[in-house]
Amino acid sequence: MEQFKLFDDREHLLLPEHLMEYKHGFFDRKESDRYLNTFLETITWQQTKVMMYDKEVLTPRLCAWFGDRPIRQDDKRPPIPWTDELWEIKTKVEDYTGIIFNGVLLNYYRDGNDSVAWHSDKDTIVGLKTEIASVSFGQARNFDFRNKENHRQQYSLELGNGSLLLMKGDLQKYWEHRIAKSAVPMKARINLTFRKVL
Ligand SMILES: O=C(O)CCC(=O)C(=O)O
Ligand SMILES: [Fe+2]
Repeated sequence: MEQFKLFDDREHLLLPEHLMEYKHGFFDRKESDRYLNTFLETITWQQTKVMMYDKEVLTPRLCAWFGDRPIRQDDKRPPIPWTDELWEIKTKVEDYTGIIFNGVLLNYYRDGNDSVAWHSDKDTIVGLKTEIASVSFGQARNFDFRNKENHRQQYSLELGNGSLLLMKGDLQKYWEHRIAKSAVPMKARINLTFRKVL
């Protein structure tokens, strides 16, 4: 995959290729728009509740999980089988990365108020480095990541329509990521993270 530059106020650096690989336009504009519209129209979106300072709040985005098994071992809901489009995308991502995935989490950010807070994605297979392939359709949004030990070490990468980001190595161990809310009006974006779950 190609290298590219990341910027912040003071410095720039090359994307650490052992942690992330970014492919702009992995899907072309037409395919990307078609996938976005299909998912907007056909997916049964869920808004989950999370505990925040002892209060139940709704997550500021909509989600859906598809795959061969539940997203977590304690999740009693049966997984939703792959749709044709999701299978098509999964196959293309697997062919390109050489990695096999067994589930995908979809996140739907309706506008600039939708977001995901700082977090890292858990190791799902003990002993293996977490490899997650992230595909984005629709509105370009900034993907911020920061070092867990030094929050000032923070970078941002714009994930464009039809892009592919492969997160790998120790990224989840040492870095957190988020999609921040935006004061600038934003249109719909759907992100797919292909994962390997037990
Ligand atoms: O929307 C994105 O690009 C990131 C989503 C994410 O971090 C997650 O689903 O764990
Ligand atoms: Fe994540």
